Amino acid sequence: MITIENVSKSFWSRTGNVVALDGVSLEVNAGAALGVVGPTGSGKSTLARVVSLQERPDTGAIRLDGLNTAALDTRSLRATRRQIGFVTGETQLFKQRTTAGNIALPLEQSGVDGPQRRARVGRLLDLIGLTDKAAAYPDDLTAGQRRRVAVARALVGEPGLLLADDPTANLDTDGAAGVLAVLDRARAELGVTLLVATQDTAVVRRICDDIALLDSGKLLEHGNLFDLLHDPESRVVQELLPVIDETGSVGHDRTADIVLIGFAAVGALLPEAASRFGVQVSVLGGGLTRLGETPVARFRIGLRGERSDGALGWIGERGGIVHQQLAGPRGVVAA
Ligand SMILES: Nc1ncnc2c1ncn2[C@@H]1O[C@H](COP(=O)(O)OP(=O)(O)OP(=O)(O)O)[C@@H](O)[C@H]1O
Repeated sequence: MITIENVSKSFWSRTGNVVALDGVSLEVNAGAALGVVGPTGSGKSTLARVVSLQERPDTGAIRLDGLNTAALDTRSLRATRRQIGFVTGETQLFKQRTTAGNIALPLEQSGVDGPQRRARVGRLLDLIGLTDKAAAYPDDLTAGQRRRVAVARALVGEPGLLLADDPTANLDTDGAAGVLAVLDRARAELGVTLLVATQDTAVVRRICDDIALLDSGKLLEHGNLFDLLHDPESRVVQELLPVIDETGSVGHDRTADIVLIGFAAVGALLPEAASRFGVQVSVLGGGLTRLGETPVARFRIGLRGERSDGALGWIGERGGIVHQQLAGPRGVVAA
C-alpha cells in the first residue's frame, strides 16, 4: 500500500512561491489503479514525482508498505526508487538502440546477466505486443509503439508500482488505446499498482478503479469510481459521465437524473419500470459510457402517469441511482 500523508510541496518561480501540493493525504491499495485528474497546474505531475521519490515533499511523508521514505539514506533511497517504474508522455527512447535494447537498458545498468535479461525483455515484448519489432529502431515505430516500449522499459526492473504521467499525451486514438491496454495488462498480469496522472477522463474510465481529483494542489475528491457515482455533488462524476443537456421538463409528472450501471440495468430497467407501473418514460438527455468493461448510463428522464413516483422508487430499489426528482406534477418544481 502507498500512503501519502499530508504532503505539501512548493516551488519558487519568477512570480513567487507556487504551492504545487497542499496537504494531500490518500492511500493507494496494492494492485489498484488510481487516476489522478485535475486541470493544468493542479499538481498531478508533482504528486507523481513525489510518490516516485524523484522529489522530496517539503512536509508530510510517502510510505511504501509502511516504510517511511523520508527516513531513508541516499543509498536506500536509490534502491527503493528502483522498485518504482516511471513513464511520462515525454519519455524518450535511445534512437541508436533497438526496441529490445531500449527495454534491456536498465537491466544492463544494474548488471543483470544476459540470459535473465533476454528472458525479461522477451516477456515484456510479449506484454506490449511488439515481439516482431524487437530488432526495429525507434524511428521505424509509430508514436504509440514507442510509448509502449517506454512503458516496457519502466517495467523491466519488476517494480511493484508504476507511475504514468500523462501516458497518452500527443497520441492518436489508436496509439492511446494501445498504451492503455498495456497499462491494463501490466496490472492484470504483473500485479503492479498503477498511479496515472492525466487530464483525460477517458483514460480513467478505461483503466482506473479509483480516482483522485486535484485542484490548486488540494485533494478535492478521492474514492472508488463506482462509489462516487452515488454522490450527486461529486465533481468527478460530472466529468466522467455523459453531460445532460438542459431540456424542458414541462409536461411530465416527474423528471429525474438517474445513473444506471451494468448491462442489465442499462438495457432493461426503464422499459420494465414503464410496463410495471403503467407509466410513460422518456429519455430527455444524457447518454451512455463505460467504466472499464461496465456500461454506465446517465439520463435525465421524464415520466408521465399516476404511478410515476412508484416507478422512480422501484428503479432505485433495483440498483438505479436516482439523483434528483426535478419536477412535481406537470412541471412544477418539487420542494
Ligand atoms: N520544478 C518546478 N519549478 C517551479 N514550479 C513548478 C515546478 N514544478 C511544478 N511547478 C508548478 O507547480 C504547479 C503544479 O504543477 P504540476 O506540473 O504538478 O501540475 P499538473 O497538474 O501536472 O499540470 P499539467 O496537467 O499541465 O501537467 C504549477 O503551478 C507548476 O507551474
